[in-house]
Amino acid sequence: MLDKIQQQKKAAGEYAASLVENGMVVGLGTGSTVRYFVDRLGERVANEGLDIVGVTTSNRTAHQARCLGISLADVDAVDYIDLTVDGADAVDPQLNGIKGGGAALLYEKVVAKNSKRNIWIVDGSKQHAELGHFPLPVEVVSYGEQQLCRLFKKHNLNPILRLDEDGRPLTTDNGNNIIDLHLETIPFPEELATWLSNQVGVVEHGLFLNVCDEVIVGGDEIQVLKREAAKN
Ligand SMILES: O=C[C@H](O)[C@H](O)[C@H](O)COP(=O)(O)O
Repeated sequence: MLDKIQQQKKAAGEYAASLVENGMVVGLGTGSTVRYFVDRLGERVANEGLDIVGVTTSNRTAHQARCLGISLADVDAVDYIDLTVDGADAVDPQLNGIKGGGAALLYEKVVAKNSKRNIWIVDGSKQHAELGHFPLPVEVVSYGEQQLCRLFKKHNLNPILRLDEDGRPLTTDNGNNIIDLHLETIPFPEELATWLSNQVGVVEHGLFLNVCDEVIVGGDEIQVLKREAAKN
């Protein structure tokens, strides 16, 4: 029996899977919500002969998709991605968000930037009036990461190097590490994003601004929030 949050994740994932059409190149995000989406896509491939090519954002998702018989292509082997479905850790009313709770932010951003349409699937707990509530992941090269931590501390960004279950610095699929910034709020996300991108040793950050076109919030009734509507 799934708890309420899992039910919402499943509902959002399955709804998003119903939007995928024959012939599409589909970006497959990462995380516990996307897992439901990919499961349902796998069912559609097996039962309906849905003909799609997936572009994955992590080794975990690639493994799941392969096990389900979903054909995959490298991001560089396709002209573009028709639709990417991904999760999010926090979403604000303008459909900006924080991603990378599962350490997949770099490949997720590459796939999102090469997608015609980006949909995020979330449970209700991910919606916030402002970003910052969820720690902001920053992917960094390991060489000099303590120097970056000191710099972030100096700027009151409350950095904590993310550790794996063995207490060692967590390594991303790309061989980097993650520093989480524990911020109460992010009043100026654009400025923070630009500042972070300008720091030597930062590979990517988890602020996804003006990326998402639609958010699907799972629940007894599915809510679909669209960027155009959010702008007005
Ligand atoms: O790095 C991980 C991704 O950004 C996930 O999409 C995000 O953390 C949401 O994951 P979940 O659906 O498990 O809450």
